[in-house]
Amino acid sequence: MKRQLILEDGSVFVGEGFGGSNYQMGEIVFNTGMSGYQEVISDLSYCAQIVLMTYPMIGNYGINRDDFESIEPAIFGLVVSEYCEYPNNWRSDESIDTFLASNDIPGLAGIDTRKLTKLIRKEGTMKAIMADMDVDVDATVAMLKAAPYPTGQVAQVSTQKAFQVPNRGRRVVLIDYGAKQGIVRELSSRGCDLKIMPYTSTVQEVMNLKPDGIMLSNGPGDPRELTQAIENIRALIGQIPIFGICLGHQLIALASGAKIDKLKFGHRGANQPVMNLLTGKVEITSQNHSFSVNEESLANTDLEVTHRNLNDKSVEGLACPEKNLFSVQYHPEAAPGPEDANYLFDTFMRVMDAQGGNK
Ligand SMILES: NC(=O)CC[C@H](N)C(=O)O
Repeated sequence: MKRQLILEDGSVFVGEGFGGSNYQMGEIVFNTGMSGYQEVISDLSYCAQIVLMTYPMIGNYGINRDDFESIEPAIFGLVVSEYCEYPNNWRSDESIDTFLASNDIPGLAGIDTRKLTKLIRKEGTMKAIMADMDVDVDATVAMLKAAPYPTGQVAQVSTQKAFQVPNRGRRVVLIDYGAKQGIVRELSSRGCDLKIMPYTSTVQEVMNLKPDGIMLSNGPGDPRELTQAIENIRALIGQIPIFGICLGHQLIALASGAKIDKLKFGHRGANQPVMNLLTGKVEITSQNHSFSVNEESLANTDLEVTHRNLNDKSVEGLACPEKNLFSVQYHPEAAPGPEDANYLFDTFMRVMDAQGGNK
């Protein structure tokens, strides 16, 4: 069955449809990972985005039980050059086609993904929607142009109720803006007793749990929308050790008085080089973000830059050691790529322990 992808600038890409058919307008973005498509599909930070995979074949090792980053994927669509109908791997349970179909997420295959990537690199990310072949393209382009970017994604993906992942170690509150399972896995494997809380949790609700540390998760959308969360974080900074990842990092920056800008087409993939400015070491990192910290605006804050992206020199890490506060823009928990950045979870343990954390 033929299907098309229509972009805000009037471009149309016709290919073969697979997966589901719940067409929703989203931001078209590209990811350069050679593997890790299951983690991408199920990463809640992609809520309201249609993801183009630049690697030419996707789905060859199927979908398995172990690699999900969330229970219910929130991605609005997947665009690939070729998808593999018959995956071959001992862990594979099903194909991406059947997985996307059972979650009603539309897929599009057989388009020139390199051409589309170049277009996004040139024009920046834009609004897009998949559609059946009989849809009125001009009317769809007009609709895309007129529509605002999706908002309110964190409210859609954050847990409604607090819940526990018990353990015997340090007590950590994980504020869930759309947290990846990888963060839960890394904290649990270090013995942390986790309380996973909705993004609407108040300062009092967090403090009542007497946590040793607070983890601010990744999450979808524009961090500047989350005004109440930013205020809460401002009140928590300095009281308890805080570690932020991706959206959590951006919220720490906003709570500290810095500004956030939107990148032209973001960083998404598993091979982004980042320099740790404290050690001079380079880490190969997994990334998925559209927004980034405005470096000049850090002059008004007590945050120092600890990590920098070596491709575009953007800010990748921040810290205020006196306040036991640190954060990174990339994903130290990520499983699809190298694990160079995993040490940051050990740093978090050390910071909590130095404050007398409950080991
Ligand atoms: N993975 C994330 O947490 C992404 C953060 C934010 N939504 C961005 O796109 O920049």
